[in-house]
Amino acid sequence: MIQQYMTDFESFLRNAAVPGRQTLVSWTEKISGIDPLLFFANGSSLEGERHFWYSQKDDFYLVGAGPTIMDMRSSHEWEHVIESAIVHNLSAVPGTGPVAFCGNNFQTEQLRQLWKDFPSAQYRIPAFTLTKTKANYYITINQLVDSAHVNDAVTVILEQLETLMADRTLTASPMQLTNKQELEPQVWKQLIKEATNTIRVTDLDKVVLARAMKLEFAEKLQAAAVLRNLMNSQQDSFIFAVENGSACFIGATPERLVRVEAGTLYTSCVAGTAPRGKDAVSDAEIGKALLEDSKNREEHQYVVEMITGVIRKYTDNLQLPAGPELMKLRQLQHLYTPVSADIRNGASMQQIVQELHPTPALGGLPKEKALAFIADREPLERGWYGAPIGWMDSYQNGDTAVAIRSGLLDGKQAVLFAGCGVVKDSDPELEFEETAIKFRPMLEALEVTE
Ligand SMILES: C=C(O[C@H]1C=CC=C(C(=O)O)[C@@H]1O)C(=O)O
Repeated sequence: MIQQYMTDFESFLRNAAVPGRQTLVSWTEKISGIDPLLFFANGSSLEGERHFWYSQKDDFYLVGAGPTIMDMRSSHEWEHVIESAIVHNLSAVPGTGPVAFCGNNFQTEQLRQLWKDFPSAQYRIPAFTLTKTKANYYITINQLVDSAHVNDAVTVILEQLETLMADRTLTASPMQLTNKQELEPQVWKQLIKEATNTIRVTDLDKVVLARAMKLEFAEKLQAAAVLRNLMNSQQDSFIFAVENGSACFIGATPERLVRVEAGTLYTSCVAGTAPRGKDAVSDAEIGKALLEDSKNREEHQYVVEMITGVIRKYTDNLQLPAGPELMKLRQLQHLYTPVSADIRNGASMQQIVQELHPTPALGGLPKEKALAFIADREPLERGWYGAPIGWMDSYQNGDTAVAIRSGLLDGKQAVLFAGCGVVKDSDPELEFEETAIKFRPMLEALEVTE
């Protein structure tokens, strides 16, 4: 299906290439369908790292594969690259044309063992992206070429595309857990107690504390199989994967941080948690109790105030509901307040993301005090867990979620992360239980049954 466009692509490349200088060229074409997960899985045969983003509610997929064309460390670099890029994209649909997949560290960490392959900020343009929006599919080819190498480039690109678009049945062998390692529960509960004590006697109001779980499996883990399981079980979440080196950070998060499309911003305040009920009646009762619970409402309100405080700087028409509603996920329900606004010209998604992160749903309040408490006391390397992850295109559209309900896969090992907001009345036993439930989406995706 791709071959038919190659003559056009070659002449575009020939016109765009500048002698002696490597310019980013980007070419997008509408194509007939390919399963985005298959495209991702096929990407494992190519050089380069893969990216996956899926939002079921928007019926939107974005998959990146193939050699890395640009690996940038700041959004300024991206803006600079985009200014001089030569782009052929008749569709201009959000998520097509050159797209940077973005991710970063939760906060600056000294120790980086687990996360050694993940830079503290990344804006990456891969050679190929597949965009699926509703029933439409687009392929984007990104290249850095100079005019001396156009012929070679076209031959290689064609081969790579054939690999990515190859039709086959995806198979995966069952995942088999061989070992599970967690921090001693008492140690973590003690930490929660320490946090509530600190909140009572200092001006710290809220801190989000996480714990990690390390799992070993009999065979090397396949990111595509984990993604498939997440897509089947976590329909209301944003499903993401990013590879760096031999590791893949993967998850299904319910928490959108910022989406911008055609100048409108959407964000969500998600904080305050309860389990799902065993049947419809108990589920509704638990939901009602969550909506009325003062500890959870306090936890939630901190997030609403902080997020709306930031967004108001960028808009004159913030849309904020009177109170939270329930967000029902497979294993959990959350207090949820959706927020939207038309943003004034000139503000970029990245600028707003950087100002919002970390919201009190992942850091705490006051921000600096909470971050210091986390850095000092939390027994894990957060790395990219809890930080913004997403993508942006060159038309000022983009989407970013908070990377929770996630894990870092590397070979036969997976390290999972789960945290919870702690306020003055938090009960260590209940918070421990809450994090145990927050591990479940990833445990289920890794086919861990106990
Ligand atoms: C930190 C996590 O969840 C946050 C997001 C939603 C609800 C939360 C809560 O109720 O504690 C947390 O703030 C996590 O899942 O690892």
